[in-house]
Amino acid sequence: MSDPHIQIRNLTMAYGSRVIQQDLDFDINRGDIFVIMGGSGCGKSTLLKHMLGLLQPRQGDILYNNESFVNASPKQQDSMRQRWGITYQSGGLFSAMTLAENVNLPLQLYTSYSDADRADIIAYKLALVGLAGYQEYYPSEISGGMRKRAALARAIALEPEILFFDEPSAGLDPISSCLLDDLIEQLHDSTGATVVMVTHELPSIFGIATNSVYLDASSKTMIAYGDPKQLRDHSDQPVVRQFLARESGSLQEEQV
Ligand SMILES: Nc1ncnc2c1ncn2[C@@H]1O[C@H](COP(=O)(O)OP(=O)(O)OP(=O)(O)O)[C@@H](O)[C@H]1O
Repeated sequence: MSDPHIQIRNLTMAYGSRVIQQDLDFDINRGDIFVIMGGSGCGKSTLLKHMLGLLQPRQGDILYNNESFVNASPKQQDSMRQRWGITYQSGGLFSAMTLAENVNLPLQLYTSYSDADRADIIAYKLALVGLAGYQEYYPSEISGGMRKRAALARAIALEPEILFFDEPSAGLDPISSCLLDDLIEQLHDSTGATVVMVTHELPSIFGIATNSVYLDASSKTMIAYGDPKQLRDHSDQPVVRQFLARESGSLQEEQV
């Protein structure tokens, strides 16, 4: 049975007078690994920024647990945000801080745990992402894949009920990218969090996504919604089938 965790209702997004996407209307169910997909420049990151409250919609609403996020007070929005873990494309770690200090940030901001308890939580979260013992390392001292995992440790510091990822494997080689997908899936399975991910990586889309939406740049709206494997084989939109059936890396997204 469907259990909507996030509801996108009649959403129109624009920069100035330029509409990027309109009439978006879909649900993300609790426990989904949900992928926002589409060709380059169609508005995937813009949608994510609206979901995070970094941009205001031109029209429509975004609801979390049946509560409007768009119309919530800044204080209510802040308390909703505390239930989310966010990792950005660049990782977003503070380079002048050790991994422990990075993971500590949300704990210090939003909890009243003692120093000793926070140290235990930091060690546990780093271990969960395969970085046990790396507390005192600086981001510049570890690999790109490890930095992404450290950012994930920070994102899960507060036991989020939703995890947001913008192009999680951007800049990673295929093996590190696959390991990161495995980790996202493991964390999803062990925490039951809903995962929302912007990606155009087919291995991630077919490997871990349970549901998806396809944003179309030319019609400026969603033209497909559902399990990506089903969409690849049965979508009534040729552009969607083509996007999902392309050989990884062999087709420029602008062509689809
Ligand atoms: N701050 C901004 N001001 C004006 N236009 C913007 C801004 N940010 C993005 N755009 C435009 O909005 C459109 C959608 O951009 P967005 O980054 O959301 O697309 P995307 O699907 O995430 O693209 P990609 O896959 O290439 O990362 C693009 O045409 C982009 O140039």
